[in-house]
Amino acid sequence: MLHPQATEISFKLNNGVSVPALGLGTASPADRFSETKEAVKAAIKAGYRHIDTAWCYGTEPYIGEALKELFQEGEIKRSDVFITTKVWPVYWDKVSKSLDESLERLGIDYVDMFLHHWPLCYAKVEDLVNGISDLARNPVDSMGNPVYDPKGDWLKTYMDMERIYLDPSDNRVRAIGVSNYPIEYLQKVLDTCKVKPVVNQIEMHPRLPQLELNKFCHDHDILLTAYSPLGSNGAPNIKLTLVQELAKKYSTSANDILISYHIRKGNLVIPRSLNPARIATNVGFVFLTKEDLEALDSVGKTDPYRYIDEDFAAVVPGFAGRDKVVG
Ligand SMILES: NC(=O)C1=CN([C@@H]2O[C@H](COP(=O)(O)OP(=O)(O)OC[C@H]3O[C@@H](n4cnc5c(N)ncnc54)[C@H](OP(=O)(O)O)[C@@H]3O)[C@@H](O)[C@H]2O)C=CC1
Ligand SMILES: O=C1O[C@H](CO)[C@@H](O)[C@@H]1O
Repeated sequence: MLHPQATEISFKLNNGVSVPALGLGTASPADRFSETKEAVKAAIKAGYRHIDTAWCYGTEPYIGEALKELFQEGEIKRSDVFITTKVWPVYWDKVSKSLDESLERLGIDYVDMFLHHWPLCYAKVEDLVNGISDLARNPVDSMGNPVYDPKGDWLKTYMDMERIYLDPSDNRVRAIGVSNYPIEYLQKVLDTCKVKPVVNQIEMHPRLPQLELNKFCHDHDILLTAYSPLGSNGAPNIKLTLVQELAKKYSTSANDILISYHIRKGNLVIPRSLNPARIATNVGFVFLTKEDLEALDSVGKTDPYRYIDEDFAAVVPGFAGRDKVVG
């Protein structure tokens, strides 16, 4: 049977906006930020039409350079590509400013999806050397503990995003959503706010299948976006025994199994690579069976692991902090 490439599959968000299932992740290592420009160009030339970034990644200007050249070369026009960015918790009460800074760095006048990066509120601590917009990205005290804003209210961030989305004179965002929200926080948004998030972007892969969150989100017409699908730096999930077996069974790559796992479940997925050859070939779609999906889900029961569990996240239910409880 012939199957489409992963780059050819799209889903509808709950507000009717169409989104390509496969996006390019751009949380590049700091010493390789500038390579993001060529990665984005390679991705677009390979058929990707969805780029995931964030105010805090430091890669928005390089994505902006890539887009400018792609538009000038006539490769794509703005409406052909779906761009996601996010508001970081140091700007929990500066949502509009965050969005303007992202748009300026990206060189565009709207984003397709604007996400609340983490439901927590950092303090604003000046950092003129390594900061973003002169603020420490992850403020810590003298003991290395995260410094939160005592007046912070994570729900205010979402409500400010909602105000921008609902304002008919403001065309800066086509859809709003969240990231790293556990079920109880999503429920609070559903109970309190007018606009349902279109997605919840979370870490998800066979070692962290997030089955309850999947059920909750799909029951409420919220899509999930799987981040760190390969297991983040070095792509350790590629070595998982079951993933290797399925790659052999379907005569494909382990990468394609890890990506198709999410798309077959109706979710979005945003693998990162700075390697143009990999980007060009990481687009195969495998029509995994129900049994394959269940087997992949069960890896997380016997061998659970959360790769992105930074200390600052421990205030969010379900996150333990680096090197603490897994799963
Ligand atoms: N909302 C949130 O809080 C978060 C969002 N994200 C988003 O999700 C994206 C993806 O997650 P991320 O943590 O970056 O990690 P991924 O799971 O996408 O893995 C990235 C790593 O895999 C390597 N890689 C990619 N393809 C292959 C391949 N075919 N074979 C071998 N190695 C490969 C890359 O190296 P190379 O470059 O050499 O190919 C890189 O080291 C981020 O870039 C970001 O956009 C990520 C974390 C948190
Ligand atoms: O999106 C994100 O990326 C980093 C890890 O790569 C994490 O802090 C943040 O949630």
